[in-house]
Amino acid sequence: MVVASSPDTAKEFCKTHDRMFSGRHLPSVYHNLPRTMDSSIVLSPECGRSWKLLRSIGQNCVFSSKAMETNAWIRKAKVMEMVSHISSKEGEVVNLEDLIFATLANIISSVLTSRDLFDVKNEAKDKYRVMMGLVNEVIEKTTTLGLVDFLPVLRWVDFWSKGKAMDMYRKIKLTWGSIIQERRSSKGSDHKSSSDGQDFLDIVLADSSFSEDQIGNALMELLIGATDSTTITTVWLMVELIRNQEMLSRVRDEIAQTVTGDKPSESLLSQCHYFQACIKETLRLHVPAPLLVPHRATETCKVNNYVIPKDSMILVNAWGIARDPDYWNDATVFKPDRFLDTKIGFRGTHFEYLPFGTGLRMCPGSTVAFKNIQMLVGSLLHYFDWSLPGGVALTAIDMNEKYVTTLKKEKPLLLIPKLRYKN
Ligand code: HEM
Repeated sequence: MVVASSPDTAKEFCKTHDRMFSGRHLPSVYHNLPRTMDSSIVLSPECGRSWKLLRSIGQNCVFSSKAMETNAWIRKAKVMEMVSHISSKEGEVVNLEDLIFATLANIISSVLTSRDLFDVKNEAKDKYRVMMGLVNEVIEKTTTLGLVDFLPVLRWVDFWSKGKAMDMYRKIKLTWGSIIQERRSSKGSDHKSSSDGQDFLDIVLADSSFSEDQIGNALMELLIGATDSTTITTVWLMVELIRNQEMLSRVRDEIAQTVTGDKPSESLLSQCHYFQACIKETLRLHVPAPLLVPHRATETCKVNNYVIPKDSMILVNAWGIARDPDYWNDATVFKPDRFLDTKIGFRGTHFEYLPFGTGLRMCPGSTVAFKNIQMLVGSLLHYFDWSLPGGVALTAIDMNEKYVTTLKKEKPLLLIPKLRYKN
């Protein structure tokens, strides 16, 4: 295993020798999932034909500027559903993390399949928890190594991995199976896609090379990609702002001056530069995937005079790099101003800031994530004041983290909303 812990080494692995290190290192549980190898973007072992095909379908339906423009109304509608639900809970404790997750899940599922996964208005709390549990389980099981990964001879008796893989397979099938079958049987006749064009599901179904299991896997991966890290970042941004009242007022003033009596919208919020700096700073101080997603050397290669054998696992310590005092002043302090006069952004061209990775396997969803976070937090701050249950001071909010491949707030974010505008 090799860990890149400086911007220069990250550049060696992800730019200079990008293709050599563009494989994914996958634990045994993944290999036991039925037919996942050729239906994956995130966990595709190599940048092969099916990875390219799925990434390009994703590009057309989800990630490109054109797709994001087409899907803007979905983001707005789902966020407003969340706002209206929270309005009905004024004065009560709400689990904001659950609601953010459910809203993001509905956004991506509407973009991919023109269907919601949850009924946010009627709050099916248990359903959120079950789905979040599955998301966490898939992330953990497909990225954490077990005994058999160190002792491959055990794979013949590795019933644990096989059992775990089959359990996940059943749950993934349960989530997507009926949606896929329903679309297949309607053959598009009575289905209206979110964009009045073809959605992701239409396109993969039209390509006869994908089986139902493979489509279910691809949908699950995109659901996980689009919900987990974005929920984590949205939660930390809310936490950082509500415990820093000065910064919160500055963001609110900026939004109010831009929105001027109208509802927050993507185009208006994109003019709020301080707010955008707060999002970037959150992604620096709370890198959701601290070691990115493990890469793999596809060939033996020499880096900085060290020989890296084929199939070595490569980790990029994006968390450590983002807190390195050689590159960041007051590296452990939340200081959004540092992003106001800098060109550092999400494209992975500044190796001291890699929350989305860089190179061939870089996250294709960075702009989608940014727009979602902007719309969610912009609306949550514009429409509501927030307090902690039990009259606890906002500055005393719990900041403990929990690491399981991604780094999240340990305890759920429970807050009490108060409407800022009555009508
Ligand atoms: C704050 C939000 C997000 C963060 C921090 C994040 C971060 C990452 C990281 C670190 C990687 C791995 C990069 C590498 O291995 O070098 C990744 C991959 C990926 N992400 Fe994201 N992501 C976010 C949101 C999204 C969204 C919204 C989507 C989809 C709409 C998405 C889809 C993907 C996909 C498909 C990959 C796999 C790329 C590949 O292996 O070719 N992500 N993401």
